[in-house]
Amino acid sequence: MYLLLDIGNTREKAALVKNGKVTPLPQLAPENLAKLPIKAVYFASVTSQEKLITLKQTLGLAHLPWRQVYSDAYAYGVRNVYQQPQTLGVDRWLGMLGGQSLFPGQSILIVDAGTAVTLDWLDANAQHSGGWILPGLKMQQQAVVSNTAKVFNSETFNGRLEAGVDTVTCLQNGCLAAVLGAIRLAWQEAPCSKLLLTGGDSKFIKPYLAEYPVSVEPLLIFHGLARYIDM
Ligand SMILES: Nc1ncnc2c1ncn2[C@@H]1O[C@H](COP(=O)(O)OP(=O)(O)O)[C@@H](O)[C@H]1O
Ligand SMILES: CC(C)(COP(=O)(O)O)[C@@H](O)C(=O)NCCC(=O)O
Ligand SMILES: [K+]
Repeated sequence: MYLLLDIGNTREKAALVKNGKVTPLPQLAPENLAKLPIKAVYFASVTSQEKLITLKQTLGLAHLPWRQVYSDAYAYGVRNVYQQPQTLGVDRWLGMLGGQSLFPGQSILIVDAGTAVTLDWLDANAQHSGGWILPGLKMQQQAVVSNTAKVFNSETFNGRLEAGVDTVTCLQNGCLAAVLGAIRLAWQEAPCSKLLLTGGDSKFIKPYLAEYPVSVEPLLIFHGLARYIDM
């Protein structure tokens, strides 16, 4: 059994791989991990080295091999368009590797709605043709609130694609519209066979994508990461 970690800018996500099957591990706590026959940790990180060191210490798995995965120019049939391939966020890279393994031979628009929202186009030959990075749903709202005197927000997000009627609904609906607008525009620019959605804010976005061939894949990054396991 292997532990997979996707260390994002907001939080870490974990999954287990056993006999090639990926299952989520919602509670990443040392007491849960200690009971498991984990052989190695495969991880990808877009966060700081400090956060990584702290995580390693707190999980109590320092005795195991830790294998860090990085973006590359080419791996498992997928080709990165970046001139400096390692500068592509490894979560984006793994999203493409995961997408290609789930839907081989199909063109895919991959949307990761996390701290930042990323969009990446992967053609039917698994060639990355590029993407977009924009502020995530929460980051957009925080940016507006912190740079204005009179815009405020509420704790819970309840954004809808309709006109807001007060400050909070105008802000939340506006930020949701910005993300959905980017997705629709991306599709308009270069439609694909699949729209793959992942990331913590997927649930807010998915209801508005009914007219697209959309799949929500909460484990997408892990499907990419699992390809690196050498058994
Ligand atoms: N338990 C949670 N903790 C933090 N953010 C969450 C949680 N559940 C959903 N979210 C939402 O998910 C977003 C972060 O998505 P995620 O994919 O975890 O990001 P990252 O990979 O950048 O760490 C936040 O903007 C927040 O709105
Ligand atoms: C764009 C990102 C911040 C998204 O990370 P996330 O929101 O999932 O934490 C991450 O993929 C990243 O740090 N990318 C490096 C720059 C690039 O992809 O070109
Ligand atoms: K992510």
